[in-house]
Amino acid sequence: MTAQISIQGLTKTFPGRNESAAFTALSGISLDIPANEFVCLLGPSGCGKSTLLGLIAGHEQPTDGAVVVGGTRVTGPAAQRGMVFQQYALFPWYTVEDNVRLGLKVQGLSAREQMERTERMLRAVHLWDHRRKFPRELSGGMKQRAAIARTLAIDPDVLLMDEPFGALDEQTRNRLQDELLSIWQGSRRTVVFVTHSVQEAVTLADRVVVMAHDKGRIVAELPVSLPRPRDRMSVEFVEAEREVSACLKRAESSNAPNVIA
Ligand SMILES: Nc1ncnc2c1ncn2[C@@H]1O[C@H](COP(=O)(O)OP(=O)(O)OP(=O)(O)O)[C@@H](O)[C@H]1O
Repeated sequence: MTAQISIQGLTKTFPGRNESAAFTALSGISLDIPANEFVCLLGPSGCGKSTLLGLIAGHEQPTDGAVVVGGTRVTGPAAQRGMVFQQYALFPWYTVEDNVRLGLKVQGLSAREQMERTERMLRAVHLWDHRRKFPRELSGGMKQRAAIARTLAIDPDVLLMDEPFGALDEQTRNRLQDELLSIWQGSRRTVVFVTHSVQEAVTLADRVVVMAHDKGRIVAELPVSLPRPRDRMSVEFVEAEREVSACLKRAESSNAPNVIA
């Protein structure tokens, strides 16, 4: 199968104040992600997960190599690639409903389509009854659900999520993971999801890609074949967590060997 996202020998060097201060966050990274796959990027802090996501989004330009999405080289942001950040990025002066509808308006949808799609997405994330509230009146979990609804409403082919549940308490986080999965199972998109949490990766992913500090080197690609919904307490789940944790530990040590599963 041809990959929907093809990351080809990707290198990203951030310029410093002078040449010796330049910093290479990613060097020669390659990864193929087929359509409809749910991939989690896992790795120690600072290994380059957000940098890789920003390059797929087109927010950053590679120093070398390329990101190809749907056969086209990424040269900048596009509605086809929707991003959800850890911080909710909602417009504070708009209601929940208007935050979702704004993106659809920008896309040129008719008023009727804007209303229908906004309602469908807000119902999917259980915020329809809160649609007239402003972001300051919402809990952290509700704000993140609104941000997800806003991105999903645009109907992107690729959903890029940078630790979207990182700031939430465990219970809210588990609930939102389940909600995200049920939306994803209803209308599959390709998802690239950055997380620090082994449990989150095993809950969500078809495949966990483990990156190391060493210029974002990919040390493991671990398929998670547990059936969904996944029981976080089951023996099989705990076994998968153990396997992913062991890889992450290897990634945290600088001389990690390549263990591509
Ligand atoms: N704009 C920038 N200029 C210079 N260096 C940067 C820039 N953005 C990121 N970096 C550096 O690149 C490296 C990778 O950062 P990145 O944010 O991608 O890591 P991460 O794996 O997402 O980390 P975390 O898990 O802590 O969010 C870090 O050392 C960071 O300091």
